[in-house]
Amino acid sequence: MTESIRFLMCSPDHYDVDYVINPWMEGNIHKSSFDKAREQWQNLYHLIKEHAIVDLVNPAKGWPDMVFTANAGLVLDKTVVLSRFYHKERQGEEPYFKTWFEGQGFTVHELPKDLPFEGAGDALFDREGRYLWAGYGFRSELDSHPLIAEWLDIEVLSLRLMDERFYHLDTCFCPLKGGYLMYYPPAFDSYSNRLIELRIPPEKLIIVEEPDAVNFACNTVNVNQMVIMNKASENLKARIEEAGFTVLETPLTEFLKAGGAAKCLTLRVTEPVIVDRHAVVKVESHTVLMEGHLLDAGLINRALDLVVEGGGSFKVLNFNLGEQRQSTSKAEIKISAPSHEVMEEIISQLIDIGVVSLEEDQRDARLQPVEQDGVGPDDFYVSTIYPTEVRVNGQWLTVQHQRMDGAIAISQTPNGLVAQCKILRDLKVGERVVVDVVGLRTIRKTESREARNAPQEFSFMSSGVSSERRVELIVEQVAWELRQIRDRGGKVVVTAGPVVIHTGGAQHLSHLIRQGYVQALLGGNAIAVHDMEQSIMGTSLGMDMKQGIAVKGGHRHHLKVINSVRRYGSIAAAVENGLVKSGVMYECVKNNIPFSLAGSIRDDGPLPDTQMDLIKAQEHYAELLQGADMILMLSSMLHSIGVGNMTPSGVKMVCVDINPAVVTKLSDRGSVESIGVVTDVGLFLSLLVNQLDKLTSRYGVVQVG
Ligand SMILES: NC(=O)c1ccc[n+]([C@@H]2O[C@H](COP(=O)([O-])OP(=O)(O)OC[C@H]3O[C@@H](n4cnc5c(N)ncnc54)[C@H](O)[C@@H]3O)[C@@H](O)[C@H]2O)c1
Ligand SMILES: NC(=[NH2+])NCCC[C@H](N)C(=O)O
Repeated sequence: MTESIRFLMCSPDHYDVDYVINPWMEGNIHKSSFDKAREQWQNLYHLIKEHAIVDLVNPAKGWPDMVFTANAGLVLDKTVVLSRFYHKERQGEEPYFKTWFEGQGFTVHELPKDLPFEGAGDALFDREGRYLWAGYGFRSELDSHPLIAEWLDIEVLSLRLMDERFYHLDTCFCPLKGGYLMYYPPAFDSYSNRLIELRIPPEKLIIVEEPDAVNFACNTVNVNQMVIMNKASENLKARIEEAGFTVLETPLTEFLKAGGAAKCLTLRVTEPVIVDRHAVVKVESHTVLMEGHLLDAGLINRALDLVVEGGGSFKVLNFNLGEQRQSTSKAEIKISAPSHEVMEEIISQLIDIGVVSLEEDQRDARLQPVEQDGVGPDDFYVSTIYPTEVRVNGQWLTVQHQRMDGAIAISQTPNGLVAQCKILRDLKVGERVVVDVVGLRTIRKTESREARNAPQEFSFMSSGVSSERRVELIVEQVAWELRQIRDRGGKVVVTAGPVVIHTGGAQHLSHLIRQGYVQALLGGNAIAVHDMEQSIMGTSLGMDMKQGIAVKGGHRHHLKVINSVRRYGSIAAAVENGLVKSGVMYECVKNNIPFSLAGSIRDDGPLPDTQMDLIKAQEHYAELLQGADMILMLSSMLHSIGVGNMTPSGVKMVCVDINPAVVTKLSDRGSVESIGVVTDVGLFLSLLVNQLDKLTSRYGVVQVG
């Protein structure tokens, strides 16, 4: 027995599974056998007593989980941080443990009432005493970590738990003597796994597989070279033994029913103390402000979800609820994250939904010089579609040419400082680029309850019969807006793929161009090729478009068309010379509608107009998109997503595709202006043209052709 090592245990006199506060307890209420539990506990007690001193705290009636003394608190030297239980089912244990610690002469620290922390169940010392691993995500709050670091004067490394079966750190993580670590990696998020790998060399990592993890193999008591656990596979035992430990198994099945095993049933009260240690904590906190229809528009939920899903935690400091439907609410929220890196990621997402820093915390943006043309600093802030402002020299500058996936470049001009969104390749030495997330804010329209509740995605397939009517409804809305835009001299840009032609949509798109509803067309080689194939040869992809049957040798038609157009030198020349007499490209040429065809690796030919220099093609697209009021995206994943990336919020995008994933990708930019329609594009265009004609003709439907 090692005199200097002491554990605290609590006899299972009142132990039972009385309630469900973790997944192991589900279905196990009153299913553990009292006698068997007592016997298993006694075996563990005697086993530990052979190697260390065991102190006992008196069990209290009505607190069945008190047997899990790991959750009494966290002890280092003569100081203890008392647990603040997350669930009310265990909160009554706190005073009993407090009395015991005080009775033993410990200095007891108590966390604020609403800051849960479940003691050594969620905090494990490196066995050499160098630092403390602390878990958060289920039972303990991240905000408890800075206090623990301060009280125990130790470095705290925060780990986020992701799998509710492993709700306490000690269920999936076990530091062992000699710097070894036995753990189950999938229980943690990727940031935490990286942190673990940075601290522990690979040869000291004992990775536990799921079958052992669910037998609570990580819930091990380590006394010098001895490890005591419920059960381990032969393979795991061999690996632990190879690291120089002796494995002692002692069945604890009755306690597994409550979600605990060997380590949970003990609290080590003599942890290794090293003199030269100091409080270090990477947890960062930042208070932000939100204003708008926070409840009606669901903004507050979205913000808090972003924080938690991003690996942080929050505390709502103030909430001012708007009283009337039209009045806005205001909230002040303290965000915490385990590191600056995680905080940056969370804040950049919060900025996108319009969250700002408190007035008194507002600082200038951090800028770094461009050192090489076309290359930004490592940590550059990636722009979004939302109108953004950046604070430089105490002044908020509006960012020009807003688009997503760019960098914000600040340059000095004769008219003062200018901020603009630039794609990386356009950055120039002499400019400074925004890094980090301070000194940035986005200007979001106050999203109303009505706008949020309006359906953003319509589908023929996903929501049964009624959805057909919903597509009609969205077509009515799009038609109405197209007419408004045309009548006020606005701009509609269409991106289209060849499916428009294959599905019989060419005549409808042609009609829209003729009627002045389209001001620019963006696409690739294929839409033009197949459109002209239909015009010249009556087929699309070799299919007779009137009879719907394959034409013999038809699969070569499009190559012949390409060849003929190449002979003329351009699509315009092919139209002017009478080779192409109808169709989408014909209407563009005849109505002076600019078009841009961007090349791709799939292209046959290509047509003389297809721009195979992709940088030039992107520039031409951007030029034609300037000033657009609406973009109609018709069945081209490649070109629609390309266009989506170049477009700032405020431009209405209507994306039509048969694949819901494409529609979701485009309508899921958090922009209320985007609408996705999951349907056949030929059908959509025919409905649209009919609706437009209804709107423009007093006497009903006009013939389309
Ligand atoms: N012969 C050629 O030169 C040739 C042929 C084909 C494609 N390409 C080129 O390849 C690139 C990618 O082509 P893309 O844009 O057609 O392909 P894409 O895969 O990017 O997009 C096609 C989209 O159409 C959707 N779709 C399919 N059937 C539909 C229907 N009935 N109704 C609505 N949506 C439907 C798909 O879900 C898909 O999202 C383009 O640059 C194109 O010009 C060239
Ligand atoms: N340190 C531990 N993992 N303790 C296990 C505690 C089990 C207890 N039923 C709970 O859910 O709180």
